[in-house]
Amino acid sequence: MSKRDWRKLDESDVRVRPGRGTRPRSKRRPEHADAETAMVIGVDRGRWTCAMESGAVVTAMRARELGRTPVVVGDQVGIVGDTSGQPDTLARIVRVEERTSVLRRTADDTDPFERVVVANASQLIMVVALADPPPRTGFIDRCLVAAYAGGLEPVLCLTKSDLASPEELLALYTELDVPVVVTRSDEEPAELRARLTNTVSCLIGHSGVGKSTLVNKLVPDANRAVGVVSGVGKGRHTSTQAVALWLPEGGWVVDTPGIRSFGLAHITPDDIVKAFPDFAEAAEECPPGCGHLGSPEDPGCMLDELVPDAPGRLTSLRRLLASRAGMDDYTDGS
Ligand SMILES: Nc1nc2c(ncn2[C@@H]2O[C@H](COP(=O)(O)OP(=O)(O)OP(=O)(O)O)[C@@H](O)[C@H]2O)c(=O)[nH]1
Ligand SMILES: [Zn+2]
Repeated sequence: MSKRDWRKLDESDVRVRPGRGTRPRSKRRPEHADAETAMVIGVDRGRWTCAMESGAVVTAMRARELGRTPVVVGDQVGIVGDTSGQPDTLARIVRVEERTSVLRRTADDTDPFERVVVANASQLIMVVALADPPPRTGFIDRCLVAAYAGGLEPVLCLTKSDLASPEELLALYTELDVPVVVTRSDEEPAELRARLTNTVSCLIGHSGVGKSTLVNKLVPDANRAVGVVSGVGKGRHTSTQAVALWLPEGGWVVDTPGIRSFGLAHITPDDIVKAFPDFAEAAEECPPGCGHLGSPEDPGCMLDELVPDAPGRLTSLRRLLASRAGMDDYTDGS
């Protein structure tokens, strides 16, 4: 089978395809009525690698008419031109569908803007080691905020369970109903694999937590796939880019090497509270601009009036809100 075909199996074996079911409609320019739909699986220096529904992997440029419209990994796009996926062909992206979720990376020294790095992922898998390196709850909390605000379901993946027990960490997140999977490298990640199947999921984690170990188990040809995406060479420049890898069972896992945390600067307390239906209604009655932290910071916060079924849940929510409020103190390593 051709190297430029993202599927190894017969087409009839593939149950998931990019954008299945929930693809939003967009205005179509008449001359592009014949555009084919694809999912962006890699971006490199003005070239987008796209997986066609046919299974072909196509290199595309952005049509002039799109201007500087951002096109990121996970985007559903319409493509015209040569979509055969043959070497040395170049197709054109003529439209970008509305996104169902967004993850922004933080601004940094090289780029003062938060930018969307992954679109349309339904889950954010936070990969955290139980030891070596020790877990950092600040990192988890910020990921949770980014996930809730961006429209992804957060999932906590605790690695290296051969080294330490997950109990203590679990206690912190049960109130928020964050799903948890526990893994160790000497066992198959069956539960995680089941969670990922037929979804687009984004993996985030600090260096050394065992993310590559997991990706290599989930995507047996991950290294080769990264090579395909880079197009030319397997240079270092690809290692900091998000890249979507096709799962043999169906679905996509987006690896985000070099992206250690996500941008929170534009997230409001309301964005976070909206992700919690049991609090969202009461919060609508809060004074304008309420940060929902409760008194003394936010006198009049209606969440104080609630008697939640689980009081610890409000405490947990407020811990998240506080982590957002304290984001100015945020450093990548914390
Ligand atoms: N004891 C133990 N060690 C593990 C486990 N998973 C990974 N490791 C080890 O932890 C180290 C880091 O694993 P990687 O998979 O490279 O971690 P990573 O998160 O990809 O880190 P970067 O490659 O730096 O981004 C390696 O020495 C692995 O062998 C585990 O479940 N248990
Ligand atoms: Zn409030």
